[in-house]
This record gives sequence, structure tokens and C-alpha cells, in this order.
Amino acid sequence: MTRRTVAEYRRHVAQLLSALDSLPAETVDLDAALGRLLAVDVTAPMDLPQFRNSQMDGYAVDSASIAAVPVELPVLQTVAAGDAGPAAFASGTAVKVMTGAPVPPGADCVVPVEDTTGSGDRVTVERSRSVGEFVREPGTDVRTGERLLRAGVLLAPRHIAVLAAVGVRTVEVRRRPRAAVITTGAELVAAGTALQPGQIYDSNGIALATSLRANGVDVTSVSRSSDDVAEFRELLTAAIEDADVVFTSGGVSMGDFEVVKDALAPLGGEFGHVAMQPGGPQGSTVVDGVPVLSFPGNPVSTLVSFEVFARPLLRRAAGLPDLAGYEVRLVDSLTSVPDRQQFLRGRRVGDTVELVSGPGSHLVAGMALADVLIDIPAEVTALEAGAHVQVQEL
Ligand SMILES: Nc1nc2c(c(=O)[nH]1)N[C@H]1C(S)=C(S)[C@@H](COP(=O)(O)OP(=O)(O)OC[C@H]3O[C@@H](n4cnc5c(N)ncnc54)[C@H](O)[C@@H]3O)O[C@H]1N2
Ligand code: MOO
Repeated sequence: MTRRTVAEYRRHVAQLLSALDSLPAETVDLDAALGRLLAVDVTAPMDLPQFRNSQMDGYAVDSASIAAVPVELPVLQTVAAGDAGPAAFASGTAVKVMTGAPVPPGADCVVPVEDTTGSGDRVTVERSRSVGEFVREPGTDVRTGERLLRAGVLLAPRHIAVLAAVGVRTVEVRRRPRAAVITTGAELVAAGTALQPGQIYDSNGIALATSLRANGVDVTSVSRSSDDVAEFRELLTAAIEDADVVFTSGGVSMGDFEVVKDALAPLGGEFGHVAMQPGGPQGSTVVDGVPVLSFPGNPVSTLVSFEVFARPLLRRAAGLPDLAGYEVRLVDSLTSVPDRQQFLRGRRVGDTVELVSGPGSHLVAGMALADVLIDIPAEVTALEAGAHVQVQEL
């Protein structure tokens, strides 16, 4: 791989991951459907409301019988929500109804209880009402067979509410992308283990796993390999079994122990440089049909690679909204390496952005202070304070 531009490598990765946009549908329980992408149109299996019912606690009457008020009417019955419905109704009478209770045929309006006096089997109506007032007619929200929700909707509580209202218990959603993570490096140990000289804690494994989960991906495994090619291959074989894509970190540059490159280049992996900083060394391979994206090991390089190359694609596959980008003004002046698109760590303050970290790709605490990446084009080598820059939200 020659030194590609960021745009070229983005296109390359988009092609490698294109299968993620057409993952098959699966059926999930409604209470597990939050945040999932609806795979099919859903039509209403019933009317909503299903039966005529009252919008108010009050009296169902015939509007003609209360044209002149006050008027006293006999109360035939009291009907609660959940009752099957009043036995009978005749003009000139009233049925006491609660909100949601069936309104008897023949009654054409409901008088709210506030507009009445009396109790028991007599009521005095103090205010006239016209036909239809406070009566919820069947099918006025949705009719049987009408489209309730369109395929492609990202299911939010309001969508789940209407599905529940028509008695739906399961729903067809697009399967989430599945990804595995493998970190590499003889120096890596898990938190909780005392560090021996030369060792560091593995932060990229959990950084990638949580980045994936935060963007609608199911993480199938997170494993850690030494610099041994056979060990890495074994972990990769297990990882690709149930993953749509594998992310690796480390072992891709120019050292003597580049386990990822050594394992994958013989399988057709492309390893080389993208004209960016951080995140220059990048690799991509397809192993048994599964794309493997190999990010450089420096913690900021790994995270920035994910943000730039993977995150927008994964969000699209999961139906999540695109990330916000803004044009803002720099608080500080800065310099940038020639011929490298630079992604600096910044924090937005109103319509300005301040630098929160030096450019070093080991500065993981600096990355934690950032809420945006400042995108400095490859041809730019210096910018004055106040210059306009493009930022991408993290
Ligand atoms: N001679 C050259 N050396 C380097 C070049 C180069 O072009 N020529 N590129 C540099 C750049 S830029 C980067 S980025 C790194 C990428 O190297 P690798 O991807 O091979 O990564 P490693 O060497 O394995 O690790 C780099 C660095 O990051 C630490 N690391 C790795 N994995 C983790 C992890 N899971 N959690 C926390 N920290 C991790 C590792 O200890 C190293 O310090 O290469 C430069 N060198
Ligand atoms: O590309 Mo490296 O990621 O600059 O540090």
C-alpha cells in the first residue's frame, strides 16, 4: 500500500465493510427492541381506538337531550374502564363513564363530571355539549391495515409504545453488526495485575470494545495476543467465527515484532501508511470473507482510527444518526506536519475550539479531555488563532 489519503482509505474501508449495510433481519421481543433498526414496515393489526370510549370522567348522553340546560337526567349505570360496556341506553338518560370506558351506542357525547351536579341515580347537566365531544371513535388514531411504522425507523420508546398498543409482542429488526477485538503486544497486561518492568496496561481492548458498543455494534470477543504469530492466528480464527468484522490494535509498523502484519500480510493483508496523524500505519485484510481492520497500537492512534474510518460506517449500519461536524474558530495558533491530515484533540467552547492535548499519539489522558477532533487538512502547515477549522464530535 502506498501512502493513501484519508479520503482514499475511507473509501477502501467503506467497501470492505459494505456488507454491514445489508445484515439480515432477526426477531426480537418488543422489550429488547429499543435502539434497533426496524427491518420491515409494520401494519396495524387492529383499529386504535378499538372501541368507542370516553375521553373524560363524566356522563355519556344524547346531545339532543342536553340542548337546554340545566336538565336533570336519570343515571342508568356506572361503567368503568375495563367494563364490557353498558347494558342499555336511551335518549334522555345518562350513563356514568370513566375515562377509557365504553360509550354506549346512542350516546353521542360525554359531559365532563365538572359540568354536572348531583350523584347517585340522578344527575343535573349544567352545560350543553355537541355531537362527538369527548367521545373517542374507533380507528381515529389508526385503522386496521394502515402502515404504523416504516422499515428503517430506529426504534425509540414512542415507536415501541404504538406497537405495544396494537398488541405486538415481537418485532423484526436488522441484526446488529458483530465485531471482535484483538489487541497485540508482549508488553500488555490486564488491569488488576501488578506491572513488571516494561509492561503496560491494555487500554485499547476496552477502548475499542466500548467504542463499538457505543455505536450500535455487538462485541463478540475481546482478546489479547503476545507477539507470537501462531497465537495471534489462533485468536483470529476464533474471532472470525461469529464476527462480521475484526478490529486489531498494534503490530503494524516497522519494528522487529509486528505480529499483526507478520500474520496477515501472507494472507493478502495490505499494510502501509495513510497520510494522517495520528493513525498513519494501517492494515486491512479479508480472512475467510471477514474484513479485519488493523489499527496502530498507540492509544490515541487506535481511537482516532476508529473515529475516522469505522465509526461513521458502523453508525450507518446501525441506523444511528450521522456524527455532527461544525466549523469553529481556533483559540490557539497551531502548526501541523506537511502532507499529513492531522486530527488534533480539542474542546468546543461556544463557536471556538481550544487544544487540550499535544499531538503525541501516546497522550491518552489528553484524548480524554477532548470532545471533538480538529481536522487539519494535509496541505495546511500553520494556522493563526481565530482561523476557521472543521471539527467532528467525539
Ligand atoms: N520506524 C518507525 N517506527 C514507527 C513508525 C514508523 O513509521 N516508523 N510509526 C509510528 C507510529 S505513527 C505508530 S502509530 C506506531 C504504530 O505501531 P504499531 O501499530 O506497530 O503499535 P505497537 O508498536 O504495537 O504499539 C505502539 C505503542 O502503543 C502501545 N500500545 C500498543 N497496544 C496497546 C494497548 N492495547 N493498550 C495500550 N497501549 C498500547 C505500545 O506499548 C507502544 O507504545 O509505530 C510508530 N513507530
Ligand atoms: O500514526 Mo501514529 O498514530 O502518528 O502515532
